[in-house]
Amino acid sequence: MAVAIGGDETGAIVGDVGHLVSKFGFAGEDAPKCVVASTLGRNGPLPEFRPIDISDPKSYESEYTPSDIARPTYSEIVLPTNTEPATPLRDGDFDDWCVVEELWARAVARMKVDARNHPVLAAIPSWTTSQSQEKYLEMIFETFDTPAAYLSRSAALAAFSIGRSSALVVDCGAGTTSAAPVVDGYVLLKATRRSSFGGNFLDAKVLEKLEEVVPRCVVRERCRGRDVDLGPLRRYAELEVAREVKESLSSGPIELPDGTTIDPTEFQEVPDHLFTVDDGLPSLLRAALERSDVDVRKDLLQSVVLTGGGSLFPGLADRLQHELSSRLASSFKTKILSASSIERRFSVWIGGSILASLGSFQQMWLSRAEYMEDGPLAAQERWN
Ligand SMILES: Nc1ncnc2c1ncn2[C@@H]1O[C@H](COP(=O)(O)OP(=O)(O)OP(=O)(O)O)[C@@H](O)[C@H]1O
Repeated sequence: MAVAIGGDETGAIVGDVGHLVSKFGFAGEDAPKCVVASTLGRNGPLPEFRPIDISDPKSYESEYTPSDIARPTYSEIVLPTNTEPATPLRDGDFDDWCVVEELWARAVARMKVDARNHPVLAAIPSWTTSQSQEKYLEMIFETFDTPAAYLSRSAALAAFSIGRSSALVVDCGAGTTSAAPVVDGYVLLKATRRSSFGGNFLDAKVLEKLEEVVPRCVVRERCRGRDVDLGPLRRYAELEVAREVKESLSSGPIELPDGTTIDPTEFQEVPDHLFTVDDGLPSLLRAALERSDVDVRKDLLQSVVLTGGGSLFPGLADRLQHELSSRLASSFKTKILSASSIERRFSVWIGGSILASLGSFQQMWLSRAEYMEDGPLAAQERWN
């Protein structure tokens, strides 16, 4: 049954809940309206993580005694509590539905919309289980009471974002790295490969390196002049610092409050870990290609879509190109299609925005009435 909803007029909401960053906005727009951290506090709000503005010495001088400044402190936890970080996904699939629901609720509130009037297109990890899909639909219809919904595999959306319906999508996210062949808009599930080595894994590697080059403490466990026990938040805070450093590497040297300078070249080998671990990018790519039909391999290699925030790590795209052309596909020409850095961070969302605003897509929505009548399994049969 075709459903006359969606498109630009009714403003479908598009959401992509990721391990680290969640993106929400209106279909037809170029970029998400609401980009939020996916990590929430389990027993209360997470402490405010307040990076020091290194360009303004006053922002830290007032809080630190000279001896404190002598101990390099890149960031400070302001209000420690007994809370724990909670994330919506773990190891590539949805894990904590309370967090997923809370992120959607906050997004809908921030976008100032009544979800009951807007169809929802949600991106799902390409390999997500049918139980997760069922749960997602249940949440969309039963908690948010939307008129229609559609779940779309993220690799297909990333390909659409760059105008392709067939591509080999290499996604370097926070929680996962994956290689997914997409042919005519469908993700080849049997050929899709992923590993849990993503941006979060690189944060841990940056932290190790940071502790070598800045041998004293990176995160100081202090609150309002007193030493405090950060408990489980300590690791979280350290990795946040490492992530900040990692995301600043492309902008040149980073200066710490005590004047210590971090040289980005010290970190240039960090992305190599994504290539050298077992289940690293070369083996994901090889397995994805081997499991794809011989007829489509050449086309896939000519449309390699590199996406995900992790792909912004300086040097990663070049290393991927080298790996593809010298080792994996020496007899075929390869072409990496990578968008601008902003688009790469949001490709899955952008693909969803494009798809949900196409006139030809409007008949694909699962209406609330259909969901109530046929249940979530019927939807999966239709979409998969
Ligand atoms: N400039 C940058 N340099 C290096 N890494 C970056 C940069 N900007 C963002 N990242 C990393 O990209 C990752 C987030 O990317 P993305 O938003 O695609 O992931 P996600 O959707 O949260 O995760 P997943 O796709 O695994 O669910 C984080 O690890 C983040 O640190």
